[in-house]
Amino acid sequence: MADQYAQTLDGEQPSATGPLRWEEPPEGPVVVLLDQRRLPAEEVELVCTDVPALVDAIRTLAVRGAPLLGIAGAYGVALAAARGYDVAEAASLLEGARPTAVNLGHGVRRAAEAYGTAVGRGADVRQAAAAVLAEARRLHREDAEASERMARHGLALLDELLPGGSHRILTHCNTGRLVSGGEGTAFAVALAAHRVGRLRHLWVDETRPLLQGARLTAYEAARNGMAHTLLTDSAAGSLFASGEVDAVLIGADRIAADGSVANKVGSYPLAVLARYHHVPFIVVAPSTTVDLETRDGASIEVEQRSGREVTELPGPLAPATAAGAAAGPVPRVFEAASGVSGALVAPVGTRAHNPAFDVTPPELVTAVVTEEGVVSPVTGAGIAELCARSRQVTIS
Ligand SMILES: CSC[C@H]1O[C@H](OP(=O)(O)O)[C@H](O)[C@@H]1O
Repeated sequence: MADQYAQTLDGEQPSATGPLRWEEPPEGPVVVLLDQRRLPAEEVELVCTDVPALVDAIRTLAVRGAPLLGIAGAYGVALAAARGYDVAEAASLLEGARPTAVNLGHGVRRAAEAYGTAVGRGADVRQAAAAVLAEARRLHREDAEASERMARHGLALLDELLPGGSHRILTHCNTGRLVSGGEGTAFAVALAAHRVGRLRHLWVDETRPLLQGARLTAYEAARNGMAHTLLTDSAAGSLFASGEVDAVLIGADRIAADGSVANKVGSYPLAVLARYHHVPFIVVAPSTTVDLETRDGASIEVEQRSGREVTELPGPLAPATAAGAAAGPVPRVFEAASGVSGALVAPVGTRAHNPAFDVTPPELVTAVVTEEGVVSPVTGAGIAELCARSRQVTIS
């Protein structure tokens, strides 16, 4: 069953067999996830039959990435409605699973509103559940559509900023198909450049502590045949200094009304390096990641995660070499946040500081790319105008 993920991750058209899908087996509807904690060593499915299971999957990053969290949240409300759970309680549990990515709350509230509207119009339980599922599927489709449009806008921006037609891109964390209903956000731009022969190289930050870059972006880049090199987060500075980076492409988990950008921890230092070395720092995110209700960067809640994610290595890890695969099963080093103890990288009892995100001020962001177009320079007025445009567009 998991093989189908291998096909979709090979760059085929987005389909229902991406990192998340809805299924209706005889025993009742389920949300099926590709368990991202097990990648790249294993493509394992996680079948969520109830909302607590989906909340746990969100909290432990079995499913992750801002746009996909919104989609997962919407399907979670659909699961509650279809299985006769209290929809309001389910929505509250789902929305509270992780605080920083605004998409999660957006997806949950949109699905819950669809339920309320249906009930208000006299729908019975089955009809209301169907209305929620239809809204979740609409959100899923809209995100896939947004991904394609962001890739086009982002590639055009790269070509405008970097004449010469062959780009060396640095990415941080993971922003491909594994965070999206389509081909992702920032990674989708790099993939679009690759497909037209204008990606000279992809530099992949490993992205400590959970190694989304090493485990997931390298996995997706390899499956798409993209020339890429993994680096430790701390090696990025010398790469800029050696003139090896033409642009930085990152995603976002929340963009505040003033254009401040919350993204995976380590993004802000990259923005400072990019500014010092006169390299474009480009944020790629759907308009569902913009939160006009959050005034500025200081108002964004940054998720603080367990110090164990810093003091222990995540896993399971892929075989060390191709031969490693022949050497038998991959050692399960540590299943992040699952509590299964793994390889310690610090003395027992060491306290660790583990913010999952940081915030980059708008003045360090060259451009924000959404499905509606590009904002540059990044100002509150520009962000608001972009959101106004997205409200006028609906995907049927
Ligand atoms: C474009 S959403 C991807 C975004 O989400 C990641 O966070 P996490 O892996 O903790 O869900 C990271 O911030 C990426 O930039």
